[in-house]
Amino acid sequence: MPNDLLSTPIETYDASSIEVLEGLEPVRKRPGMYIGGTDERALHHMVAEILDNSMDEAVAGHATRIEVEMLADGSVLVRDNGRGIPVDPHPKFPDKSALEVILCTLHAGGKFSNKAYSTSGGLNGVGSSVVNALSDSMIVQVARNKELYEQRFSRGVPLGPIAKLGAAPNRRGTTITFHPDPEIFGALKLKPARLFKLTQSKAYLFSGVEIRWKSEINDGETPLEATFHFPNGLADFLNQSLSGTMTYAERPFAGKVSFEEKFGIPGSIEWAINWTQMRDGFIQSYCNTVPTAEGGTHEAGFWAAMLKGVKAYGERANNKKAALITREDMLTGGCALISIFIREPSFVGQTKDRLSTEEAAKWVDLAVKDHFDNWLANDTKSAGAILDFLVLRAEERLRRRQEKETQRKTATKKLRLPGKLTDCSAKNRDGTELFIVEGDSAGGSAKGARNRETQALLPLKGKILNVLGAASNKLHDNSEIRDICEALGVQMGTKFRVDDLRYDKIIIMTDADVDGAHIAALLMTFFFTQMRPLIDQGHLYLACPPLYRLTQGAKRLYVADDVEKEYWLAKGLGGKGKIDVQRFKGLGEMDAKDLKDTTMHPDSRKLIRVSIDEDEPGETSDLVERLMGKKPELRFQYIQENAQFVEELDV
Ligand SMILES: Nc1ncnc2c1ncn2[C@@H]1O[C@H](COP(=O)(O)OP(=O)(O)OP(=O)(O)O)[C@@H](O)[C@H]1O
Repeated sequence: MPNDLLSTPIETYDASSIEVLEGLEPVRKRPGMYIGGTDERALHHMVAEILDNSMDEAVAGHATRIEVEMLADGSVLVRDNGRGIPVDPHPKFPDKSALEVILCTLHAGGKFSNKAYSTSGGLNGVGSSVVNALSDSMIVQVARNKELYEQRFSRGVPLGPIAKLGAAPNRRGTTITFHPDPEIFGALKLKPARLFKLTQSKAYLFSGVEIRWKSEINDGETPLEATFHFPNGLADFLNQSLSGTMTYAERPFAGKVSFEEKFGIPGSIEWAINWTQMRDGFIQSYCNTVPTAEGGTHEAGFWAAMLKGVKAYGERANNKKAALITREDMLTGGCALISIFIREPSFVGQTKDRLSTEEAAKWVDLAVKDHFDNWLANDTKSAGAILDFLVLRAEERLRRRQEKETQRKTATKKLRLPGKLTDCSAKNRDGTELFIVEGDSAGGSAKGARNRETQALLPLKGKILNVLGAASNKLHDNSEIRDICEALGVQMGTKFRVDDLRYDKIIIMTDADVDGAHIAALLMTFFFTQMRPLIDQGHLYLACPPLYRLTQGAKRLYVADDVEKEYWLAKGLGGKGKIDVQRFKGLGEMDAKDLKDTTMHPDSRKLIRVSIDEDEPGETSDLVERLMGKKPELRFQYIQENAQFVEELDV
């Protein structure tokens, strides 16, 4: 299409070239914009969207029971005993029921104003219509006003009007059964284990609901039936997550504060935290029962309260070293769950991964702080143990930093560094970055583009060894791999220590083409198999170089892919004259300024952090196989889809 457009004479580029996508068509054309991709995560997110609506009914006090069933044909059924989606004719579209409007129109919903829901996970009026658009079959039944109604849809289009099925004097609520469309999701199938976990976590998040789980598919590990109801909410959840782990506090620091009572506004915060030395810390946060995987303001408020509490306690206990504790120390070994309910939350993106409501930080901080102070004062045994543990962490961190500084100052000369490494000058690891660059020519532009103080470069020649299946002596003999290890200051396998790393971020920067994707995949597999903690602790990133530069008169724009290019070609850049399109065949073709502006400078670049989906430990080996399989296209597609293994950062 973009090439067609370029070769089309200007006179045929008229109004007829401008497409307006109607109804739910845009969702089917670009599902990624609405559910973050067409991968496994997106597929399961479909169920979350529907379940969240039932949860919203429960949290609003209208439903007490939800049923989730995985059916043999790969469909999912979600039933609640809430008010039922309204079925009367919609005032704006009198020939359609409200139900049809909700399911077939983007931005139709009852959660924009606060009339029908106080705090809800839903807010955009998009979720159920998107699921409808991406399902080849969706059946919605509503029991309301003692009648049972039904309407069926396929790919977002009603198969007929809403029909009355008969009397339902003792029932109320909504039942949605949908089957994800293979045209969108290919051969991917919903997994009972993942849905089981999702369903269970919802019950932990709202103690006022009972959730029943059923599966007609036996995967050999997931229960076929279960009932979830957790009166102690998050404390139960945390105890379950940490069962068998030695913790510093006998019972977690857990609680719940109603914002209504404390500040006179709707909402609440619930939390549970404990500390352990036996595993890395984690924080899992939720807003209106929707998981916020990238955290946000509620997490910031929580850690602020924790930090102030511990420091104040340390001061009272005359422990001067408590002043050294930072948020980083709180995070190592601190295992926390927090769940906030607020009205009209704002998120970054439809998948709601990061909460951005600013006031949430203050509300959570104020709500948790007093409770934490009291808890520390009342349970002095746990408080003392936690304080000692955190002080130890702080001391360890400072010692490591000091060692690192002296190491960088004195030992860089002694360290054997690869000849082709262009090192940075910073004395200290914090904030430094190593770009592993494809090809020497790219290394040339990158030299001019980098910040000499913080950004180092290691150009790689061609492809590194495929480490899957390679014998370990082969690994040690491979010069590219040796260079990487020496530049990073680390060893492979069991001898790898994150603390030895000479840089904070390791950024893989390859061309935006299939070869580049292959090299990136080889490198990721290498790090995954030989230096796994480097990924787990968030040090590995992918750079995102643009594919095109568009110039129109004085206006210039870099775009990532064909779709974006097409969009801007049709829209224009706002400059004068024809739009000139330059496709970068490789990083080496970009001049230093372009590379700096688009890919390397922290203020204007986009980086993708490589991470492993904790929910899917079983799939990681599949993933490595997939990355390293026979077809490079697959890897390329995988890296492009990246959402399932990696997440976006500093856009
Ligand atoms: N199970 C249900 N019970 C009652 N009403 C429902 C149910 N599911 C959906 N609705 C109604 O349909 C509306 C649209 O739902 P939809 O999932 O499309 O968007 P949303 O939940 O408002 O927002 P978001 O796009 O953020 O999910 C909701 O606002 C609610 O009024």
